[in-house]
Amino acid sequence: MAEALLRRSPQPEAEESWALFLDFDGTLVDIVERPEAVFVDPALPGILAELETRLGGALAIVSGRPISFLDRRLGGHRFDIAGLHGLEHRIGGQLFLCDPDEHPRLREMVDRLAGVFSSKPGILIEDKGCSVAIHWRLAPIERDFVHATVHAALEALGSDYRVQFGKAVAEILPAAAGKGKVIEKFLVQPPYRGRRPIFIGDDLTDENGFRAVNALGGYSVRIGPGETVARERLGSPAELRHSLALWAEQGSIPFQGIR
Ligand SMILES: O=P(O)(O)OC[C@H]1O[C@H](O[C@H]2O[C@H](CO)[C@@H](O)[C@H](O)[C@H]2O)[C@H](O)[C@@H](O)[C@@H]1O
Repeated sequence: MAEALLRRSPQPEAEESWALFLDFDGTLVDIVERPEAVFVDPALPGILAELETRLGGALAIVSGRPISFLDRRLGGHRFDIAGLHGLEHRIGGQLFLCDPDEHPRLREMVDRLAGVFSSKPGILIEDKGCSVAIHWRLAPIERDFVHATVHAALEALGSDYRVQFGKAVAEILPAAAGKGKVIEKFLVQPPYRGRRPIFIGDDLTDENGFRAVNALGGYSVRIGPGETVARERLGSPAELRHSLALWAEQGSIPFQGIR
């Protein structure tokens, strides 16, 4: 199917006008049971580095994960990147981090949540400093309990914080965070400035990014099933990796709707 989506001839001049933004979990890598068990195809960092060159540097990873985690998993190459749903980012080697000390109420809440969920086997708390994700993939029966607890936590925290739901996860994070906003931030800086964005993601958190790139005249691709505002869909991370490899090798942009 990926090959069927390939354009017939390479269009290097078209590549120069695009900026590519890629989500990580469920997009570049398959979803697995535990966050730390995620597997990165060893060929992936090289493919992304090749694409980055083709795109004149206009390629960035946009994820809910911390940048430090993504850097470790993506080998030695320091890609432009946004972590924690845009709360931190790195562009052209310049790093902008979120300081957990600026979120004392959230830090206190993380400790309280750890206490509440300590009696619930299978619930994983992923403390990311400026946000906290509560995973129920290993204990789906606890989904409603997690929802209720997160909503109560948000009431206590007030409007400076919000919840971001994802795949068997609820994440509490500063209200200002959002993938759409950080994509817009990249797009006013070189080498992204003046280019049309492509954003590829798989999840509820990515819908916000899809909306932003659609509004900017860009192109959005959703990986896997689910309601979406994205313009196009690919079946799986494996299919996307294959398409990206062909793009890197042959210079053919692998999306039907791109003109
Ligand atoms: O923005 P993303 O790069 O898609 O990150 C979103 C969240 O992904 C991770 O959780 C998800 O993937 C896990 C590993 O496959 C899976 O076990 C979990 O159920 C999924 O929700 C990550 O752990 C979160 O921090 C990210 O926010």
